[in-house]
Amino acid sequence: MGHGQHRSRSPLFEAAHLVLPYLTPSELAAVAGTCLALRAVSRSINAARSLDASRAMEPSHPIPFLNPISPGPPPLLAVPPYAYFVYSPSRTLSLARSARQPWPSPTESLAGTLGDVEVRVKIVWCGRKGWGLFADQRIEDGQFVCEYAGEVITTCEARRRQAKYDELSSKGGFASALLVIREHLPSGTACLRMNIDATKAGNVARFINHSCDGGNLSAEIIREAGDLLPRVCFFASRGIDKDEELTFSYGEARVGSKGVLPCLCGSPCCLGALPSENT
Ligand SMILES: C[S@@+](CC[C@H](N)C(=O)[O-])C[C@H]1O[C@@H](n2cnc3c(N)ncnc32)[C@H](O)[C@@H]1O
Repeated sequence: MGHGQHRSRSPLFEAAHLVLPYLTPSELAAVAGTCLALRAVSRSINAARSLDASRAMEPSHPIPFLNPISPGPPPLLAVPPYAYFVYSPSRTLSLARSARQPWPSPTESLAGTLGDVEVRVKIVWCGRKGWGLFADQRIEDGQFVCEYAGEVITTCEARRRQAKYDELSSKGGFASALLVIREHLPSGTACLRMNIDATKAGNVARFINHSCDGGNLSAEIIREAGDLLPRVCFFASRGIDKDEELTFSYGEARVGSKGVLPCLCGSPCCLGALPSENT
């Protein structure tokens, strides 16, 4: 029996393969520094994470993390491939049985089903904006791209988390993904607020960056017959070419407000400030 085979059968090696995937990149790096066996396990976990963000949960294709800025195999800690992220694919939803409400702009109705991420996408490192979601194939106008999956939390919890996220973001190196949706009555009165936090659990939608020009995706609120809580789904708002970044508008920027992050969308109408939730 070779040395490698012996090591792969040791209880430490087997336990490490079960436990280490739950660690954050920095925790994994710390463990990797303790011995050669754990270093090998950490390397293989990092490599697997970089090859498929969905951990093989999107059946149609893997969703790779790509870093064109410093290409090559990902070093242990260089850019965190969302090690701690809990991936949750969307459940299939029938559009024929759903009420579809444009948010914020109206589009035509479609028939069909929404579910897994079926268009090929990839997660690309964009430097100061962090990671971004890109098309890895041509996407036609109106085509379903993905649902915004995440933890559905109370408004009280959303306020608590947003305050924590704002503090972490102001120090840099942290990207939150807390989406607040408000449904309004025709009178304009808000009737339902839903908070979806995809910061630590969700799907590829949490990598979609903001663009002040509205981007190339439209977000729609979809409610299946009998469901109280709506779901937020992204559709292409125009034809999108392979390798284009997928973006949408996060909302209205609170220009001049304290703690607002600079916007780097690069569009000609950029307001210079990232919209943030005024909880
Ligand atoms: C939903 S996440 C998007 C994915 C994120 N870039 C990442 O690396 O995880 C939202 C965060 O991305 C960053 N971001 C998104 N759009 C941006 C933009 N136009 N300019 C600068 N930062 C942006 C901000 O840090 C924001 O809080």
